[in-house]
Amino acid sequence: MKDCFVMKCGGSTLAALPDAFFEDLRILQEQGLIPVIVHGGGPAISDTLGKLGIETEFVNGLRRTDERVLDVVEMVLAGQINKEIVRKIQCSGAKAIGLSGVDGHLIQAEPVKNAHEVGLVGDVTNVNGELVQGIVAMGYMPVIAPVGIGADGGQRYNINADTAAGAVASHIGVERMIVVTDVPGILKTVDGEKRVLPSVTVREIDEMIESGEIYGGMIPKVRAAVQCIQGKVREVVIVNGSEPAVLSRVLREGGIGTRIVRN
Ligand SMILES: Nc1ncnc2c1ncn2[C@@H]1O[C@H](COP(=O)(O)OP(=O)(O)O)[C@@H](O)[C@H]1O
Ligand SMILES: CC(=O)N[C@@H](CCC(=O)OP(=O)(O)O)C(=O)O
Repeated sequence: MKDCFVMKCGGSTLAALPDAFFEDLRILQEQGLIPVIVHGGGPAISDTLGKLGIETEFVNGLRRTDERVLDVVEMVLAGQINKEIVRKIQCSGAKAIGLSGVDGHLIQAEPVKNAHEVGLVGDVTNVNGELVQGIVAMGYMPVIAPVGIGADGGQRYNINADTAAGAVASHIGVERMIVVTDVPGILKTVDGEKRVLPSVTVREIDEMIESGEIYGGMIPKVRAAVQCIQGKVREVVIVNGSEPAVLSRVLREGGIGTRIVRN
């Protein structure tokens, strides 16, 4: 998957992504740089759960998930959000196919270690790389919703989208993962001013989590990044999706967002 990269698109930024972002995806696809997209949608899930009167709660960044919540997670991620992204990509003139991790056993999962606290939340055990390769070979960019499927084929799992994207990147063997979110990178207070760190190492990340400078939704992003750079993935870059031509700039120029590198 030499000419592919994984892009994770967070729910925090999806609605705000300008048309130019999807235009950029089309240009990259035409140039043979194929994005494999894994998306989130946490805010939309919370919104729909709220409308249905179902209470929701997060334990260390993971949504406590029972069958009723899982129905809503699958409906919102694999239905609403996934198809919205596919439509926007197609409107830009590019070709995309939307799937969830359930389709073709794309994301195989098992219960997380703390399932007694969070319920039907999954960790990725395997990714059907052949399916991703097949879709890319047909000229489409895969758009993947992070719902996983158990080994028995019957149980679904809710998977944090950062975790799912990191696992897809590791398993299909891309060199780069780009995490698109609502901040311009990892911010650190220097001389009383918040600045974007151009790059961070695994050690600096551990220190920033320890000190509380990295918190909340940034934690699963950096954890997923740290995990995938232990393998074939060379770097993970965290960027803001509203910046012009952000993907092309990461891939061609660098010098934007925060790069997470091995050391
Ligand atoms: N050091 C940090 N630098 C930047 N953002 C941070 C940091 N620590 C925590 N955050 C928070 O992480 C958020 C991004 O995570 P999240 O809201 O889960 O986004 P997404 O929906 O894109 O996954 C930022 O909006 C910010 O509030
Ligand atoms: C287990 C778990 O917490 N799953 C997430 C899946 C969506 C997600 O991760 O979306 P963002 O990237 O927008 O946060 C959830 O239910 O919200």
